[in-house]
Amino acid sequence: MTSYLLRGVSVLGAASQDLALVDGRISDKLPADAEIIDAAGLVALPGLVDLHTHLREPGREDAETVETGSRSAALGGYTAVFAMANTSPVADTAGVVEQVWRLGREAGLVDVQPIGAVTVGLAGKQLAELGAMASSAANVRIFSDDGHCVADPRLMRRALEYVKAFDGIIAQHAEEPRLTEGAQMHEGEVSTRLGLTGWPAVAEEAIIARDVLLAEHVGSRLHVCHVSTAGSVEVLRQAKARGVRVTAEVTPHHLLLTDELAASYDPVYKVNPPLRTASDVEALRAALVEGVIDIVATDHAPHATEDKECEWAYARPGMVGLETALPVVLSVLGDRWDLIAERMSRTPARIAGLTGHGTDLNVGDPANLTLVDPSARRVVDPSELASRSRNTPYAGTTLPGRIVATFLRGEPTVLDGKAVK
Ligand SMILES: NC(=O)N[C@@H](CC(=O)O)C(=O)O
Ligand SMILES: [Zn+2]
Repeated sequence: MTSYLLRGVSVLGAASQDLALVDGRISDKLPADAEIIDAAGLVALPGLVDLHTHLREPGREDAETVETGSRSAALGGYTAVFAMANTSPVADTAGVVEQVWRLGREAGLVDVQPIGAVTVGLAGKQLAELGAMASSAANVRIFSDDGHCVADPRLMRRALEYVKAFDGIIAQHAEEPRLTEGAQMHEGEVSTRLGLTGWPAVAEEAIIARDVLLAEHVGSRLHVCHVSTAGSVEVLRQAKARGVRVTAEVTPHHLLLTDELAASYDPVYKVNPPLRTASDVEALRAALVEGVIDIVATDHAPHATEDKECEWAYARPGMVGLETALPVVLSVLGDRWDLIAERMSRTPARIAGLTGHGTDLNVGDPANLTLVDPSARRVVDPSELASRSRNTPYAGTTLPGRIVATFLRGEPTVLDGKAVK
């Protein structure tokens, strides 16, 4: 196994140093035959960890596969991603989660950890085989019907109770379906002006409020997917103050984009939950800095061209995000490297119980890390994405930061900004 010497690298923004990667770990020995990488001006971060990725395999390999999604993740600086269960067939059995896990190992670009469905077929009627998925080779600890809300409170309670036995987590896509029927975008001034049916903020906030009470009652762990409104932040703030075991994520796009973009009727801006108002964006940013929102998760949602390049009403919701997440977060938080490492690597790894990722990059830690050039700027070109899908809302946008290299257990998955395999 090749050893690497990262010469002159800045670990999390600290003064430059040499960092040796030997036998898959960070080492204080400098082997004579190490391959030297000039890392002057580059910042090393622990490899990013994404708790919300849609890889589309099995079922929609035309939009993404475990391999193409893994490559997209590595190019974005990720070393671990959690694959959502809304595949076809749904990842609601040990068989399917093991298949996804095995495909991830075969691709070997990031650690792919399957998320299991909460209910059979995501139908919200009957609990899936949570225990079988937990005790499978995929070792599932996070369960989600993402794309759908577990709307039935009794079922949500049972799911929280069930996973408590093995300290599992229910990750909720918080959307009261009766309040979002026919919804096309955020409900507010812009939707009124455009004449599109609105998705009101309260549809998210009501479910989060209910679920934190259920999680508190059961004493179990709740994770809230893609928080998008200022009101949700307040519900989470109160729950956390009471000691409820709840964590929450925000996507890069909800930290940057607003519902005004829907005025273009370009379906690339259609996403669930929808882009909200500027004051929501402001509240989400503040909550992320403060820690009321624990992490950034991409909600990377690749879609085939025919599902996106059509009329707004017929387009599928979702945006690709793995390759632009860190640049977007850099544009929002600036070079607060420790905060970025906390929100995009350490805390997601801690929430998921994922060892070896999200470390402080100390001697002896597994060499899961990414090198970023903070001074570079890049114009996003959809045709250059490694994802099999092109639905990025940042086409033509200049974003700061370039991911130069990513290492998974000491092996490069990305070098010179290019995927190694
Ligand atoms: N976010 C989206 O707009 N779409 C996701 C589902 C989801 O995360 O809700 C998808 O699977 O396409
Ligand atoms: Zn969702």
